[in-house]
Amino acid sequence: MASRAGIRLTHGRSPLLAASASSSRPPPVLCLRRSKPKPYRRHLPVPLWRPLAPRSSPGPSSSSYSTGISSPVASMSSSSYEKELAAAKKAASLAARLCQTVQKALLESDIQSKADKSPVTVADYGSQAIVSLVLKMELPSEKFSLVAEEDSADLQKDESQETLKRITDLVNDTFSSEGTYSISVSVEDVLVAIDSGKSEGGPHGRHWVLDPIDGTKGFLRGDQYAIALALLDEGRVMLGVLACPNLPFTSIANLDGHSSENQTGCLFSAQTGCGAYMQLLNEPSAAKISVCTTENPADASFFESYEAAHSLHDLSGAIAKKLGVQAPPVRIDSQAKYGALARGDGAIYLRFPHKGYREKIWDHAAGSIVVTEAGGIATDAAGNNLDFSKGSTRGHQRTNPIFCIPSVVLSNGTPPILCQISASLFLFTFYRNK
Ligand SMILES: Nc1ncnc2c1ncn2[C@@H]1O[C@H](COP(=O)(O)OS(=O)(=O)O)[C@@H](OP(=O)(O)O)[C@H]1O
Ligand SMILES: [Mg+2]
Repeated sequence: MASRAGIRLTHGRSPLLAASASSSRPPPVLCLRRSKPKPYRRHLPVPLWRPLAPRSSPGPSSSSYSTGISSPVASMSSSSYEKELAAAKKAASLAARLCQTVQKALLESDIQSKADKSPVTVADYGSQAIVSLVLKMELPSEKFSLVAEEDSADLQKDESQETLKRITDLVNDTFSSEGTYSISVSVEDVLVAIDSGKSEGGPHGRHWVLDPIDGTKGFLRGDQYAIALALLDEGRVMLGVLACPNLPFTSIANLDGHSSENQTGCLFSAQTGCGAYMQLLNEPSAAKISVCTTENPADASFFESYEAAHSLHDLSGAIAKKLGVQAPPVRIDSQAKYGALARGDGAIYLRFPHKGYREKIWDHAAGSIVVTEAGGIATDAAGNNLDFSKGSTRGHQRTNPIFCIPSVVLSNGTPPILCQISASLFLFTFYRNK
């Protein structure tokens, strides 16, 4: 089947997507009966919070997230990744603590510019060092491979020595303020820890995948960002953790990443076959979460990148309109979108990077398992599963994209929405590439 913009239309894993995309007749965008549009509401109605059992096997019995009150997880089921998940949660939580410290009193000298002109801060480096150190301490007997966003090349320059000292102090202060680890690291230890993230990943063995600050621009604005950590085993994401220090604990639907709730800081976690969970950062109690159950696009709200440079807002807006979505887009940075989707704040995440952009595995690995374990679907625009087995796509010179472009994440796999999105995507990719 011919492809447009690199999208293989017939190879989709979802029969619905493939069926509508490969039809020679006009896609059935308007063939589904739509209920009368409802008035715009700032808050989702209560029924949308109703828990939906994940498609995968149920996890431990616990109450579902509903109104912001969490209830204890009974006990995590005996999975082979339990130890790794506990280590990942510790690492991401501690890294979040360092990021929060930096964000509260950000210095001009804390921000630098990478070769691709994107910003990087002492918190990105500090977070990566902490995650690397904690994983190694918690899992000493395991072969360690980490695919992570940052490296220490810029920090090794003479003019960066003050910055490196600041990062080292932040790492030590974070460890001592938390109290679990009585260690003190040197600048050399920090450089080694950061550069442990140079693994290439790939289809074999186990690889940790880390974005130490996903959404650095959001972090600098004081908005959303996430520490995103996942474990790949034989090319598949087996667990994922998202620490979102600025994400309100209650719904952000239609609120552009903000809410009146003053409790903020969420830790999302998921492991394959065990469901997805959310807890307040630094609180032990977790509650099972589920994607929203709406089948009617008029009731659905959709998420997209805050940055117009990261995703084509016009295109997603046009698709949303075609679908009959009434609510304005919720634009937030980072994989906090995946976390918010997983707990049902919205129904759809549309993502259309500009032509030529190659997605990085650390920008989607953790988020995608959180959404899928919450009962959602994360695919590219052709309905293919996201492929995390082809390496990192590090930098811009690599040629192994993990997704077709554009990519799209659907949180709710119920047929009406899936079918309509599929049809709309087909139309829009067709017109976009004409
Ligand atoms: N050029 C380009 N095109 C599309 N998407 C891009 C691009 N550069 C970065 N990203 C996405 O930016 C988000 C966070 O990336 P980073 O952790 O590198 O931080 S930064 O905000 O870009 O500084 C994260 O997604 P969103 O926050 O959803 O936009 C990345 O996947
Ligand atoms: Mg980053």
